Amino acid sequence: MAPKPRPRGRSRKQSRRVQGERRAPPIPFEPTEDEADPYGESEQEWEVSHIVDEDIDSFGVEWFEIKWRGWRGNDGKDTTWQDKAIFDEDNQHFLKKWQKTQEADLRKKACADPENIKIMDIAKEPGLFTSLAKWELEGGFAQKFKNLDQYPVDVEEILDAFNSQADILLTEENVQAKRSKPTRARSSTRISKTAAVSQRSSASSSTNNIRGQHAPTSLASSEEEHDDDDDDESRPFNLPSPIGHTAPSPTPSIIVDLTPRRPQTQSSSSQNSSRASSNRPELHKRRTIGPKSKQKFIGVELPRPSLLKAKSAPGVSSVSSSPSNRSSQSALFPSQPNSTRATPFSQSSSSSSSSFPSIIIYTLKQGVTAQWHGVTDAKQAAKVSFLNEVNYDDEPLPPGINLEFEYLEDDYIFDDGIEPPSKDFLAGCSGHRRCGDPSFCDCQVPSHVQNEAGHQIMAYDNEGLVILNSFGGTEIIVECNENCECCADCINRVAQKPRQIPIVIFKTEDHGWGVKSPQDLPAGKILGFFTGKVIQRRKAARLPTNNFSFDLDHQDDTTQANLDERFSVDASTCGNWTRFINHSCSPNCKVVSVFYDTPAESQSFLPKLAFVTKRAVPANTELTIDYEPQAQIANKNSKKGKGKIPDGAGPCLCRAENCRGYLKL
Ligand SMILES: C[S@@+](CC[C@H](N)C(=O)[O-])C[C@H]1O[C@@H](n2cnc3c(N)ncnc32)[C@H](O)[C@@H]1O
Repeated sequence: MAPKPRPRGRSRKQSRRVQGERRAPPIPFEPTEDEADPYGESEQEWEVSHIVDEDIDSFGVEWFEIKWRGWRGNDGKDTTWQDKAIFDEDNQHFLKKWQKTQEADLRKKACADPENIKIMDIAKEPGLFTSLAKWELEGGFAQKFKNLDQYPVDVEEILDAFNSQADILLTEENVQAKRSKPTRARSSTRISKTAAVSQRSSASSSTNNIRGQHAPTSLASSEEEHDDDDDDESRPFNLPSPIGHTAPSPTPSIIVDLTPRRPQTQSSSSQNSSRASSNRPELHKRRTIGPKSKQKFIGVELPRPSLLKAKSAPGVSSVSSSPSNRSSQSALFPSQPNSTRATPFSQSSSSSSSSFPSIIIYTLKQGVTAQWHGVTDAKQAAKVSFLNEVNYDDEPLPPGINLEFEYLEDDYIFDDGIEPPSKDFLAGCSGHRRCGDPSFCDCQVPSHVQNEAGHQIMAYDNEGLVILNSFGGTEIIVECNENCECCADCINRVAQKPRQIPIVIFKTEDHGWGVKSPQDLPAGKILGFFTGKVIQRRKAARLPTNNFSFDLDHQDDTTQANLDERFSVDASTCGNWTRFINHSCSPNCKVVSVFYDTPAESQSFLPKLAFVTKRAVPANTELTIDYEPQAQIANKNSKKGKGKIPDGAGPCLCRAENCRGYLKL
């Protein structure tokens, strides 16, 4: 059996656990020594030749593919994947060299493709930095664990830890600005949490990395350290400022000479958590920004999804092509979030104790995703991400989606000359805390939701799901509003709450980009609102393409009188994921008008358009609506209609049994 390569200058003794370190609990399927080390117990050591590749696992642990001098495994490969701890004092130079090359490579790429790869000064865009950091980690998860809830990992917890660490690397000014904000108490618990994670991590990495046995993640074991965290912890991270409006200049700029910062030592906030701070030298070190710290150029580029797809099957990491400590178990139960990995900027972390990154190089997809996450986070809404498994290289993002496109989670913006309606005219209900009976709610007067017996009922059941087939007449839901006296958890406030369903905008095989959710959805679930710019119907009629516009009523009346009073929403330059919802002749969703911030009875009909599931939708099923619901009844099963594409329509590719054969464009 070939000996397992070990770096020279590092004895096995050194790689074992040191006194005082905490041992991570065993994983359920911990491999035996033999399984974990198929190359035997030989003490022979081999020299590192160079680093071949780099990767980050779903817990943010950095891995390096090492080429060994004079070693070849049984499978003919001459590389193994090792975690970063393999680089001790003697072989740090390999890492440094690798980082330098990577950095230069990224710069070259950015210069060659300025449209898609940007360089920016993260000191000026801390929000983007934090979002990118988060996104990268989540991206890792998404790639490896397609169905997150099937796996014993707590994404929020990891993200929390990660957020804290990203925080640490903000510039002094930003850290100060953040401290002066009321989120301070929260950030202190986050930092203490990070400390706990870091500590576990460092204990385990020094124990395990050379031996080839991953210790378990065992996030559950961290409860002991986290039990003082408040409920707030599970909420999305509050960015310093949403970044939706701060798109960097399209021309890449590199800022070389930033002023050195004064020493930035352990924050008072982390001192608040004495338990965690008593034994975390690692964290102290990272929080120290030296007076003469040199700004570093740091780059990050994620492996392309297509690459990851080839490498990893859901739930099982196959990133390692070589015998190493990267067993499939370690992918499901990887080792702890790595304390040495303070940021996604892997190139910096080995020597980042006295510096922090100031420049980030990112792809357009990273930038846009970060921007959108900045907005969804600020709205406490679930994530929206992009996935192209069809032709990623040609189309990493949908056409028209770039840093100039403004993501609007649930708001409209209003075209010049259109006044948002005043909330003063909203009728509110009073005299009760919870709304259950519409006859007591003044706000329900315009609602037509009724039961089979024709009695008016509230639109939602106790689970917050729309009671389907209950609309007598126009499909509108009137929710309680800010003038109502009922409480915030009144059952008649559903659509107005932050979106709970994570969304993936994905490239379909043959009808452009579409939308799906990684979660199973029940029937009657409100998914989110169509957003964009409210324009007059008259203007909408003149749009070059109405692909991305939606009329704010269910009428196709285009008479002159009507045009001035009616509005449409144009999502061509601003909007959200709903603009990608495709048509199906047998749709699983429909659109319902919801009123809660504008009067339902005003002249100007300005509801929010909510997408609602019509039936239970399994995870990862494309979400669709009928672009022309009226036609459904007229053309039902009409074989005659099939094959004929009316003027102004295009061929429908929905593949539904009852497909009409065309869709109105
Ligand atoms: C609102 S957009 C939906 C997102 C669009 N697929 C994209 O990639 O941007 C509407 C356009 O999507 C395409 N589309 C939607 N549903 C379709 C279907 N069932 N068959 C063919 N094309 C469809 C048509 O080009 C239509 O004009």
